[in-house]
Formats: sequence, structure tokens, C-alpha cells
Amino acid sequence: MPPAVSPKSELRSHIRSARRSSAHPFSDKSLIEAVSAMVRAADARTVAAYAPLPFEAGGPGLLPALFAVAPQVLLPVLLPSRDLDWARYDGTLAGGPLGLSEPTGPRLGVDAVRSVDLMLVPALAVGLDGTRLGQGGGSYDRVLARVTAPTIALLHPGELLPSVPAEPHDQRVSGALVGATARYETAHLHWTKGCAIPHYWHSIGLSANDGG
Ligand SMILES: Nc1nc2c(c(=O)[nH]1)N(C=O)[C@@H](CNc1ccc(C(=O)N[C@@H](CCC(=O)O)C(=O)O)cc1)CN2
Ligand SMILES: Nc1ncnc2c1ncn2[C@@H]1O[C@H](COP(=O)(O)OP(=O)(O)OP(=O)(O)O)[C@@H](O)[C@H]1O
Repeated sequence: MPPAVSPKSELRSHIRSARRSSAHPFSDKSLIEAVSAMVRAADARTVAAYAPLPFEAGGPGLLPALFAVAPQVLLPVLLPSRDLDWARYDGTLAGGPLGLSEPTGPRLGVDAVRSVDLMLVPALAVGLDGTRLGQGGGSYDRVLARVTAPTIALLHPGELLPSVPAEPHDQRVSGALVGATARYETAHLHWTKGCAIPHYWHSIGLSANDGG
């Protein structure tokens, strides 16, 4: 008998192989433009972000753009427990476990994210209710439970799904920013029902639903 494959791991493989088989230059560019506009409109001082893995939404231009627009950017450092410590991004990264690029500065502790103004969250897929499918370490379930600021997952086109498989421990994101498919499109902001859209995001010309 073949080994049982969970619905989450099946969807992870599907999205990982889809990401590997097509580049998303318009998506990455539109995500970077939208994120920069959101940071400016929110006047966010401290933004928690991530160093995109190859094929992850945002691409190699995400951090340089954020560094230029946000006074302080925090990046995750994977702990042996799979919880996440945080350190300030100073423009340099070093190789970490699992092919990750991590910041090299002083570790600020797992609670440093409690005081961010905005969190950008890596994800493979998000459901319309905000349920997030990640890499499978359970790291962001722990992190999202600590964060009160808006939490926005960055996605490539086709990765915002009607629903994704959920388990009781899954923590939802407040929204998902989905990158564009063509040169002149903008990213689309999907806001999870029940989360109020901060007023400043109405003004930045993103295509968005109206939350709830
Ligand atoms: N850019 C980024 N940084 C991040 C995360 C993330 O999802 N993206 N994390 C989120 O929690 C944490 C790291 N957790 C991770 C857990 C598992 C794998 C993993 O299984 N990687 C696969 C390859 C993935 C692929 O091919 O796309 C592997 O090693 O086989 C990666 C990161 C913290 N930093
Ligand atoms: N709050 C938690 N504390 C400890 N372990 C947890 C917690 N939440 C989830 N986990 C563990 O992490 C495992 C993987 O969770 P899940 O499949 O939801 O990861 P994910 O959200 O896709 O991954 P990631 O956040 O790292 O990208 C779960 O099976 C569970 O054992």
C-alpha cells in the first residue's frame, strides 16, 4: 500500500512544483510595489518580513526594497524548536538551515514580533478565510499567535484558494497580497472577513475586496 499523504503535504508538493516550473517576474514586481506603498501609507516603523527562498513570492528584490522604505526590518532566525527568533536586517544575510538566508545581527528574542507595525508572512497558499499553508514547520502558527499588527501573506497568482486544508493549531493571516500576472496589473489585496482593513490602505490604489 502506498504511504498515506496528508491533504496539506499533497497541496505543498503541488504548489512547490508549480512554483519551480514558472517564473513570476510581474508578480514579484507588483508585490514589491504594493508592499512599499503599504509600508509608506501605514507609516510602518518596524516591518517583520522574510528572505524569500528561490521561487517564493517577493523574490530577491523584496528585501532591498523594504530596506529602502522601512526604518526597521526584522527577519526570522529558525530555532531548533522550529519557533522563530528575530534579528534586524542590516543589508546582509548568511546561509542558515534548509537553504534559508538569515540575518547575522543580535537575536532579539521570539517576542520581538509583538511590537511590529506590519508582518509579511511567507506562504505556499492561503484560503479565503485566511487559513495559511506554509512550509510545514509550524513556525508561523507560533509566531502569528503573538502578533496583533496586520499579517499579510505574499502569494503568486493562483495561490489564493477557495479553501486550504486546516488543522486546529492553524493561525490565520489578516490578508493575502496576490501578485500580478501581467506587466501593467497591480497586486490584489484579499482581506480576510472579520478583519478590519486599516483606513490607510484604501488610499493606495490596490485592487482589494472590502473585508468584513
Ligand atoms: N523565506 C522563508 N523563511 C522562513 C520560512 C519560510 O517559509 N520562508 N519559515 C517558515 O516557517 C521558517 C523556516 N522554515 C522552513 C521549514 C521548512 C522548509 C522546508 O521544508 N523546505 C523544503 C524545500 C522547500 C521548497 O522546495 O520550496 C526542504 O528543505 O526540502 C523551509 C523553511 C523561517 N524562515
Ligand atoms: N503552536 C505550536 N506549538 C508547537 N508546535 C506546533 C504549533 N503549531 C503547529 N505546530 C506543529 O507544527 C507542525 C506543522 O504545522 P503546519 O503544517 O501547520 O505548518 P505550516 O504552518 O505549514 O509551517 P510554517 O509556519 O513553518 O511555514 C504541526 O503538525 C504541529 O506539530
